[in-house]
Amino acid sequence: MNNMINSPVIVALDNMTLQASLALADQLDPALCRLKVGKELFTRCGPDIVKALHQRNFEVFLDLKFHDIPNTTAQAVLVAAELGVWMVNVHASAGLEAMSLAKQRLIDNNLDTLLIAVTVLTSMDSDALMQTGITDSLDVQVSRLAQLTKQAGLDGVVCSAQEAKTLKALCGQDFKLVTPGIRLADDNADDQKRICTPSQALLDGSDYLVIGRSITQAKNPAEKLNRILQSI
Ligand SMILES: O=c1ccn([C@@H]2O[C@H](COP(=O)(O)O)[C@@H](O)[C@H]2O)c(=O)[nH]1
Repeated sequence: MNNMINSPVIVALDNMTLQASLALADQLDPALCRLKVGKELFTRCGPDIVKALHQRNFEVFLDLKFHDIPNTTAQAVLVAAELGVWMVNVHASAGLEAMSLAKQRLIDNNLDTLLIAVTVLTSMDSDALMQTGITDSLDVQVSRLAQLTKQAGLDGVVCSAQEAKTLKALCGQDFKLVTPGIRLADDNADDQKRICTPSQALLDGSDYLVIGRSITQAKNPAEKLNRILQSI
């Protein structure tokens, strides 16, 4: 495994077959980015995709966003971590007990996989949040779930880079902020609502930038990744 990587970029492998995702991985340098396997690719390929990316020396964020009762969440996190991935995640709204148990299960099994929790999806704005019955503002809800995640002993959260400044102040420098919804100024926002540029995200305190379509749908993904790395 590549333990020397200091790039903040995590490329999201979405909208792809096994062959296409491996062809993309083969164009990218594991010293310049990590890769994210989400629900779509994992449902399509299973653990074999993780193995294939590990063989290519990539660190993998397995983004399955578990959200279930505490025992089921903890067991799913354990089995995911046993694949040797760098990072796994749950939804913070699964609650304190589910998150604490999941973290404890990793510790009991001597697994150092990072465990983070999703606060409010970056595809949601305040109207979408309100439709789910949450009447507090988006910022209040994100901060509340981040604090709950920290209380449960997790390593950090998924949030928008728009919340990074606030969450670093609230949860401390060591609490990892993993931020999707990253777009260059000339990119399409697609279904993302709370977006930010790579450089602004890092300035505001993001630790890791999750970037999917901006790179994967570029004519030359490796060149786009380099352009992004140069911009930061
Ligand atoms: O709040 C969240 C949590 C996860 N994601 C995931 O990140 C990528 C973003 O892809 P783009 O193509 O750059 O929009 C995608 O895999 C999501 O499942 C997120 O966007 N927001």
